[in-house]
Amino acid sequence: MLEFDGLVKSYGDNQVLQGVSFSVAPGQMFGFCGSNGAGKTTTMRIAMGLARADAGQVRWQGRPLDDASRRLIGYMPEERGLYPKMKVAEQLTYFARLHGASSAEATRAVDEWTERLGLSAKRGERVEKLSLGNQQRVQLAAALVSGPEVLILDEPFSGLDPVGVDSLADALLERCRAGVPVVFSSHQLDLVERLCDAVGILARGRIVASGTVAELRAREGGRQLRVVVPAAPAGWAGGVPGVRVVSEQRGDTVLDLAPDADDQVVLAAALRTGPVTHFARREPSLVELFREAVSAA
Ligand SMILES: Nc1ncnc2c1ncn2[C@@H]1O[C@H](COP(=O)(O)OP(=O)(O)OP(=O)(O)O)[C@@H](O)[C@H]1O
Repeated sequence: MLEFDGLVKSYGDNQVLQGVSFSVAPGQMFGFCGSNGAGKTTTMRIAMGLARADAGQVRWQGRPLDDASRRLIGYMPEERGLYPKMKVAEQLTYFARLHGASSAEATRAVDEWTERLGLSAKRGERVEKLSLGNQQRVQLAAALVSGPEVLILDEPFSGLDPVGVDSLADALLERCRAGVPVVFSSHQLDLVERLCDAVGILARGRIVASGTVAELRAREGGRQLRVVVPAAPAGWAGGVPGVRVVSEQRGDTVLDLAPDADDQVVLAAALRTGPVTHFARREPSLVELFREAVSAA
């Protein structure tokens, strides 16, 4: 288990982390979300020993991370860290060797990951000559070539084209299935929703919501209804008890239900206005759950 336990960190008066705790099990993909400046990078930098926590610790397999155990982690830093003048394959071989791979293992891993991340044709090119998206792919390959036990990736998907997103997603899912815990930060919540077994939302210095997307939805109570009555006059739901109209467009209405509201009363009211072609609970997207969690007082 990878455990972030009670991390506290201030920069001067800026209390960035105020007790950040979450765990990632082997084989779990954890999406680390939060507004700009929420402290995601700071949390990951603390794990990697690049920033010092005022309190709390990060543990892997029950032991606080130290320089030796950090060598088992594939890390992709936000600031990126490639040598611009080095050629792609040379550079990746260097990173693999730095993490203890033999020369033969390093060559094999570099061939594999450049292939999988669509970089085969770029192996002999200098990093500085590559497009930003391809530099990003090299950075990802650098985190993966050493066969890490844990992956901590700071916004790995930003700047990738859809094919790059798919190849990275496949690679991460495959690593997860092999038992690696994966933590990645992202603002691309559709991707997080699609890929992650668990999500943590960081706000006000703490994890304010965490769990599977289904659990986050259940906590929200599934209180929304979508009702489509093509012939209904505008404002038909306005007078229904326990209902708040979230949106209404040409007979397609989304409603917030109060906890004690009866959806059958809503259905009866809808039917009085015309034939109902759709009537169902509506699942909030991760974007909506995120907005709710981040805006709560
Ligand atoms: N070295 C530093 N010195 C002073 N303040 C810092 C330093 N590093 C980060 N901060 C502050 O800590 C806060 C959290 O920043 P951090 O980069 O961890 O957020 P983030 O969640 O990764 O944001 P983003 O989504 O924009 O990348 C910000 O207010 C930032 O200004």
